[in-house]
Amino acid sequence: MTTRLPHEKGFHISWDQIHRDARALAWRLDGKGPIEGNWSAVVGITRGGLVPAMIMARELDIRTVDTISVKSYNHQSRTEPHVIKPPQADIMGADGEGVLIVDDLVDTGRTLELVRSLYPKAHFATIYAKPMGVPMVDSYVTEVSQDTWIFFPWDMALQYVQPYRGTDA
Ligand SMILES: O=P(O)(O)OC[C@H]1O[C@H](OP(=O)(O)OP(=O)(O)O)[C@H](O)[C@@H]1O
Ligand SMILES: Nc1nc2[nH]cnc2c(=O)[nH]1
Ligand SMILES: [Mg+2]
Repeated sequence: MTTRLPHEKGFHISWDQIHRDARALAWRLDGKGPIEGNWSAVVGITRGGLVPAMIMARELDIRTVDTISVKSYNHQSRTEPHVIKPPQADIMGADGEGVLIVDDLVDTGRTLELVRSLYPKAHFATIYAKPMGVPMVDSYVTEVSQDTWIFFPWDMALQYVQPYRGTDA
């Protein structure tokens, strides 16, 4: 089934902003892993989780980085999430304990619900969160309202905008 979501507002994120926010999340999780404070690996949920996962792995000095590919949306229409590519089994262990699973945002929470069912003991971190998805995420930086669509820098380009006061009559 495909659902069209009403998005009243747009929240536009720059490269600089997501870099700062991913660093803030890494700072918060530094030393909080279950193995003497360490995390064993960072796993990014593709595609949106790749940029935050890379920044966090860099900040936390984690070289074991993998991906899980979950597809949930076609443009702004939601479809049933499904795993296209799993991470390496020996990185995840039996239940994901010690692994930091990172995504750019949680919206309805259905992507994380699916990944959580596979790796229940992993730590789930997103940069942005909408209220419906908050119960599915362990750590996040900024909450936005459910009717907001978040635009990421990789989906945008610099463009001319008209001044508020037009010059031509
Ligand atoms: O909480 P949910 O309602 O499940 O939505 C959140 C997911 O939706 C987006 O991914 P998408 O499936 O659009 O794929 P992409 O990361 O490849 O853009 C986003 O990057 C999250 O992974
Ligand atoms: N870019 C983007 N992808 C999403 N997937 C689910 N919600 C969103 C959102 O607000 N922005
Ligand atoms: Mg995604």
